[in-house]
Amino acid sequence: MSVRVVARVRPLLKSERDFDVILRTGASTSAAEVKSRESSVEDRKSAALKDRDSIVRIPNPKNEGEEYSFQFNAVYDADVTQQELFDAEVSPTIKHLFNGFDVTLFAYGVTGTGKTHTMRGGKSLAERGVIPRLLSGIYRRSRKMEKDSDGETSVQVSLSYYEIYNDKVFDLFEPPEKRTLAGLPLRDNGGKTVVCGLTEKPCTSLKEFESLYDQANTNRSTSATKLNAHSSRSHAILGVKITITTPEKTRISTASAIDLAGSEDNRRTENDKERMVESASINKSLFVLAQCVEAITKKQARIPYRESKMTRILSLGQNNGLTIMILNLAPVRSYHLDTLSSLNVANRTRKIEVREVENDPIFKGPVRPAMRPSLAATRKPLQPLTASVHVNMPVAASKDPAKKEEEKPLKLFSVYSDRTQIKAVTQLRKPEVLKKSSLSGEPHAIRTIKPPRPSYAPSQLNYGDISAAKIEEMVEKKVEEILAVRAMSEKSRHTQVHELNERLQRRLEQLEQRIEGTEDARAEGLSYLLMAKQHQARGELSSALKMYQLALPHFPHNEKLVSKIANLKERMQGKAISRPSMAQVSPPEGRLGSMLSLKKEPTVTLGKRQAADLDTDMTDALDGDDHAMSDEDSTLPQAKKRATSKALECHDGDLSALDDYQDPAVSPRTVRLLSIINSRDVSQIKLLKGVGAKKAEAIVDCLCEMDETMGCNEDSTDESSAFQVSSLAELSTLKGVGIRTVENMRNGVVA
Ligand SMILES: Nc1ncnc2c1ncn2[C@@H]1O[C@H](COP(=O)(O)OP(=O)(O)OP(=O)(O)O)[C@@H](O)[C@H]1O
Repeated sequence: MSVRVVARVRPLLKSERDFDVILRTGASTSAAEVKSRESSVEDRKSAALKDRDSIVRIPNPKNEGEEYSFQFNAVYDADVTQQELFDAEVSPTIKHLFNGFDVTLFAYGVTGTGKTHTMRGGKSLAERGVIPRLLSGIYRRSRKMEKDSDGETSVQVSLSYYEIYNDKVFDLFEPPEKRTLAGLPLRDNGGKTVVCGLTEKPCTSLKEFESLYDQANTNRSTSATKLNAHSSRSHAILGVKITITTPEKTRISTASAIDLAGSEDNRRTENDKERMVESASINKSLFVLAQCVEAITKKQARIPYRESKMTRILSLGQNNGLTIMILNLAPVRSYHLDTLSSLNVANRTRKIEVREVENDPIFKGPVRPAMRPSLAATRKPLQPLTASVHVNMPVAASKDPAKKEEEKPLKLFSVYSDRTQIKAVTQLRKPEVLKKSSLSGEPHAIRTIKPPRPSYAPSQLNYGDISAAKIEEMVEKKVEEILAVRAMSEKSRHTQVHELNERLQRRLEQLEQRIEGTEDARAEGLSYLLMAKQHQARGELSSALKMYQLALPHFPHNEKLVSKIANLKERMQGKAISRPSMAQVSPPEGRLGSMLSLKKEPTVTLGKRQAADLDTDMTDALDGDDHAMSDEDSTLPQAKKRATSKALECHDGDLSALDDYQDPAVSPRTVRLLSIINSRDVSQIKLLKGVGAKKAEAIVDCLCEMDETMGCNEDSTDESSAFQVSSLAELSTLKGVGIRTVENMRNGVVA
């Protein structure tokens, strides 16, 4: 059977005026007719209950002369009391609840149209809404059942109450401070969506219910908006679980009463930021609900239940049992478009088929064969419940108008008796062609009105087979699982790639650091060696020794360096040097000191490239400087040392070049550069790269000073008696010439 949809139009509020009313209910009534008919209170009451034709009329917003009509299972106008609504719509469901059917009641509508008033109602007895009346009816029936069975049957009632606020589920029986940020999770349990970790409170009396319900409602998220001073900002779901235990079996059924939050047009609400977030969430879930309704009625393959928690829980069209939608409407113009939109959703909802299946009882004693597969063959629809007052049902056409009022309405719900019937009755309904939304401006509603369909048609389900909905659910579940696995593996692949990248990056950085460190260390070591040479050249043996020792950690396994240190130590201990080398000549204080500057100490912060380039140069620079290290070394003429044409084979860490005698690795370029410098020819020197005339003159001046200092005769033509720059290191110590200049000069030389 289909979802039962009933409309309830609320009365005008104090702020609303008569002439703003645009909604009309009734068969063929014009506004004037309504007025004349509703001349007295009595007339109005009877009109509400007896002459209700289940049609709501509303003008086309684009053309007031045109009117749309929407037909529902029942329409209750502003004068219908809480009691009347309950008696007509909800009271009959209690019986089915006790027969094992689940019942879902939900109020739907724009904000401020009376949903909470309908479901919860006011404090006074007359104003009590559907929910307290339902509980009252349940307890009354429970007592009767227990009494009639002489205590053999017992009925337990327990409650759960929760809200869906901003698409998160919160237990209303728990104080707000106990809420977690994420709310309670949902789980699929045998086709039903259940909320995990929800409090279930046994509740034995109406009084107890009222106190629990009132307390829980204080936890509900409500706020004042421009359209409603006590606007519900959440969907509230009350679950009433009834467990009936007889000596043979236990049967559980649940009544769900849902007070949905109202959709709202934020151009009208003037909501602040927080209210807007709530509003967006409310509107989204209601939009999803509308989409679900549309998808179901259009028999689409995919119903977007899972796109909001509310639709997942409501599971419209998937839940078994009876479902009643109460469409709350405000009659005034300010709600015009919203009302039209609600009417359209409700109109579609009316076409949703709900499986009318009662819950399986749990039998005591030995296991019995499952009942469900044989249900279709053994059950038949009950006869309409003539005792029930379903005023909304179409009244069969009667020839005698006087008799019309006496005729009982047809029963609304199709239920099954347990009487054996061989023939399985099925009703296959033709899919109805949906008309375009009236909001699209296309008048349709009047044409869409169809004679009310008898709603007591038996279920079209064959219980022996898996239903289409079940298959759909299974497929959806499977697809979700596959997508989840895919998402997980995709995620883990991304994570792995990311981790690998990070590891590679780290490794690369480490390698770079190592290389940099090695090169820096090497450059530093070379600097110490250079400085050692310079000190040694000046005869500052202790400083030279110190520099060699500082260089040693950078070339720890170099035997030659170790032996140099040992030699130097010996020499310092007083070993005679047969002939002072030129480099050992200490210049007079204040003269050579100014010429051989140490101010440009090689620094440990040399760049990678510099360090590498300097490598060869440094070893070159150290070439021949070691002649002062031993007596033997010093006896050999420098020219000879320099004349070596040994190939440039200076490997990293190879300090063999320190010893010219053994491995005089002097490059032809260095030899050429030194010969240009030692020529003292300014015209040639200035052509060296990075030098220029001024610097060339300064270099020549410096060399001449050296000659003077060393007592060389200026006029002498004997070149060998003049001061000779014997290495790049020595060259770099000349005033105004640094390592970089030496490097430049050398690079510019064509060997
Ligand atoms: N049938 C009715 N009889 C008398 N007053 C009503 C009726 N329906 C609604 N009202 C009044 O209209 C106002 C708005 O009703 P209510 O708060 O129930 O709206 P709502 O649809 O629940 O709004 P929201 O979605 O914002 O929570 C209230 O003051 C309520 O008392």
